[in-house]
Amino acid sequence: MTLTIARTREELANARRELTGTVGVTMTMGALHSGHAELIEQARSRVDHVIVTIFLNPLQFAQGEDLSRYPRTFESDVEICREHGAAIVFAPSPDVVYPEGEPGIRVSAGPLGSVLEGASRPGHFDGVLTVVAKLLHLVRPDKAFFGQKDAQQLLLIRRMVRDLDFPVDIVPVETVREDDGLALSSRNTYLSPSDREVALSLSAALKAGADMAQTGPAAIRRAARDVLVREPLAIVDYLVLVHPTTLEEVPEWYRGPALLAVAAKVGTTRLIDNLPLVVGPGGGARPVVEYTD
Ligand SMILES: Nc1ncnc2c1ncn2[C@@H]1O[C@H](COP(=O)(O)OP(=O)(O)OP(=O)(O)O)[C@@H](O)[C@H]1O
Ligand SMILES: CC(C)(CO)[C@@H](O)C(=O)[O-]
Ligand code: BAL
Repeated sequence: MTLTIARTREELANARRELTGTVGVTMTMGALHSGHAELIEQARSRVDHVIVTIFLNPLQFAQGEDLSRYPRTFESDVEICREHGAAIVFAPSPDVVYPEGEPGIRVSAGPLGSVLEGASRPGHFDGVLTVVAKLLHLVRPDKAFFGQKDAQQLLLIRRMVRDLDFPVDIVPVETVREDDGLALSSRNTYLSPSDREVALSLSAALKAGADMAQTGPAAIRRAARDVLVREPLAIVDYLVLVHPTTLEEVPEWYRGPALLAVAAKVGTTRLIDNLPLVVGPGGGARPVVEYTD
C-alpha cells in the first residue's frame, strides 16, 4: 500500500478524492509512539482507509508552555504511519491551517473546558476544538479515533460533534501503557530516568484507586492519594474522581461510571493520566469511559 504525504489543502483533497469506501482519521501532534500506532490500528480495523494528521497546533499552547521544545520526529512518524498501513499523512504547516494567522472565530469549549486541564491551561481546549473542527472539515472522515488518555479532550470532542452536528463518529481508544504502567505520551521523552521512576506513581495511584472501586468513592480517593503522598517529587495538580460527562466530583453515595484522573508535575514535565471506572458492586477499571449520554 502506498502512503501519500500531503502538505497542502490541495494535496490532501486530491489524495482524499482517490479513496473509495470509509475513511477514519487519527489526529496527532507528531512524535508518534505505540499509543498513536494503536489508534491507527483501531482505525484500520474499522474503516477502509486511515488518514493520520500530524500538526503541532500553536493555538492550544499557552504562553510559556512547551511548544518550542515539543519533540519533532517527522521521518520516524511517517515510518510508523507506513508500517501501520495509513493511506495519507496530512502534515500541514501553521500557515496552511491558519492562512490568515490566528482565527478570530474559535470553537468555545464552554464550562467543561475550564475545569481540570482547562483550569491549568486556560484557552487550551478552545485551541484543541478549533483545530479538530478544522481538521474534520478538511479530512471529511466517517470516524475519528481519539485516545482515552486525554479523557477531557475526548469528552469535549464528543460534545462538540454532538452539539454542533458534525457528521462523524467519535471512537475512543484505550490508553496504551508501558509494562510498568506508565501511560505512553510524547512528553515522556522529557523525563530523566529518575523522573520516570517518580512518574510511575501516577499510574500506580490510579490502579490502587481502581482496586477499591467496589467499595465506594471515599475508599477510591484515599487509596489513590496514599500512593501519591509517598512520592513527594510528584507535584500533584489534581487527583479527582469525577462523573465522566459532567466532570463533577462524585458524592460518596454514587455508584456507576466515573473517571479517576490525575495531573502532576514531575521535574519540568506536566503529566496526565486517568482510569475509567465503574464504582460499586461488580465495579472496577474499564478500558474506556462507559458514557450514559
Ligand atoms: N498512551 C496512549 N494511548 C492511547 N492513545 C494515546 C496515548 N497517548 C496519546 N494518545 C492519543 O493520541 C492522540 C494524539 O495525541 P498527542 O499527539 O497529543 O500525543 P500524546 O502522547 O498525548 O502527547 P502529549 O505528550 O503531548 O500529551 C490523542 O487522541 C491522544 O489521546
Ligand atoms: C487532538 C489534537 C491532535 C489537536 O491538536 C491534540 O490535542 C492531541 O494530539 O491530542
Ligand atoms: N495530548 C493533548 C494535547 C496537548 O497536551 O496539548
